[in-house]
This record gives sequence, structure tokens and C-alpha cells, in this order.
Amino acid sequence: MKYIIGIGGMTNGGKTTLTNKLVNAFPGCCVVHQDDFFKPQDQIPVGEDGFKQWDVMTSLDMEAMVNTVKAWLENPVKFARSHGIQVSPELEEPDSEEQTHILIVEGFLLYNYRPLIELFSHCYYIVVPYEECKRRRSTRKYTVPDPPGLFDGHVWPMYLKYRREMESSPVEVEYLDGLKTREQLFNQVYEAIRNMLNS
Ligand SMILES: Nc1ncnc2c1ncn2[C@@H]1O[C@H](COP(=O)(O)OP(=O)(O)O)[C@@H](O)[C@H]1O
Ligand SMILES: NC(=O)c1ccc[n+]([C@@H]2O[C@H](COP(=O)(O)O)[C@@H](O)[C@H]2O)c1
Repeated sequence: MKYIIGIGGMTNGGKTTLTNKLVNAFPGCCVVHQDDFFKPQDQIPVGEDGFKQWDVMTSLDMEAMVNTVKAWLENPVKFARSHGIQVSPELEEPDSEEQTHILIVEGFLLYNYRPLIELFSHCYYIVVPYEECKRRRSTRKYTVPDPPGLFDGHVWPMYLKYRREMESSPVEVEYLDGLKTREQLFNQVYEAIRNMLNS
């Protein structure tokens, strides 16, 4: 069986932190980070809000991202090997179709792109309150540093827009409280995935 778990949610909710812990906990588990699919800076236009539009769907090459997820679905063992992930001998067996394979897909805009949504076995969405999100974001170093005012002028309004859009679509997400400790979040999701694998 193949399982694709989405770890979505707002910027600085703790997606990458949780994802790294989960990847370490499930041997052979693969990961796709949405951040790897940002288009080059010169292809990101400036919007009416006066900021480069990093937080909109078109800033990402979603087609390439979906193709990467489909490459994993096609052959998880080959995908793992080509990404330097150690594969246990049982997973290499010719009948590895009967084995359990897990892919974690992590990112801030996972649930607004239909071709990706339909691939998920389970969708998580981490949230923290505005003040905490802004505080964490202010200490974060991105490859392109945030210009002054970006959070309130672009990041937060786009977060609200896409969250509303997601909530009025048929996608079913399970919310995670990003104010919980790293360990609490890990334990909660780890146990839930274990239960899913055993059901
Ligand atoms: N559960 C948590 N409690 C407090 N701080 C956290 C927690 N998870 C992550 N962080 C911190 O918040 C910041 C953003 O975390 P990160 O995992 O990179 O978020 P995201 O991938 O959602 O943008 C980092 O400084 C990280 O150490
Ligand atoms: N990785 C990059 O190239 C890049 C560039 C500019 C902004 N960002 C920011 O990354 C954020 C999404 O990533 P996180 O969910 O990890 O915070 C977006 O809010 C976006 O503003 C990323």
C-alpha cells in the first residue's frame, strides 16, 4: 500500500519541523517539499499590494510538483534511491506492491490545487494564531528576505484568502494546533499514521 500524507498549513506553523521528525520515524519514508517548487525570482510579478507575489499559487510550479509526487507513486523504491534514502531489503522485493510505502508532502499551499489534492491519503493543516505566526516569521531567513510590511501586506491576506477557498472546497483536512510542543505534535501525528497503517 502507498500512503501520501499532506502536512499543510500556514507559513511558520511548524510544518518542516514536524515533517522532519516523521521522516526519521518511518524508515524508507520519502518527502516532497513545496518550497522546492517556487519559480525563479524574475518570474514572480509585483502585485497590486506592491509586493512580489510569493504567496500565490502561480508562484509555484505545481505541475512539476504533481509530477514529482506521481514519480513516487510509480516507483517508490526507485524514488527513494534516487533521493539518497536508504531502502530496507523487504521493500526491494519484487512483490513490494504489498509493502507499505509512505510519502510526506509538506507545504503552505497544498490544498488549493485539485490535481494534488486527489493524491492525498490524509490531509493535515497546522495553524497558529496571527501574533505567533508573525513573531516566528520575523526571525526566519528565506532565500529572498522579506521586505518591510510583507507579512501584513501580502503573506497574511493571502493566507486568509487561500484558507477560505480551501474551506469552501470539498477537501477534508484535519487541523493541528501549532502551539503544541514539537513532541506533542509529533506524537499525535505519528500515532494517527500508525493507526492508519494498521487499519
Ligand atoms: N511546535 C513548535 N513550537 C514552537 N516553535 C516551533 C514549533 N515547531 C516549529 N517551531 C519553530 O517555528 C519556526 C518555523 O518552523 P518551521 O517548521 O520551519 O515552519 P514551516 O515549515 O511551517 O514554515 C522555526 O523557528 C521552528 O523552530
Ligand atoms: N523559498 C523561497 O524561494 C521563498 C522566496 C520568497 C518567499 N518565500 C516564502 O516562503 C513561504 C512559504 O514557506 P514556509 O511555509 O516554509 O514559510 C511563503 O510565505 C513565501 O513568502 C519563499
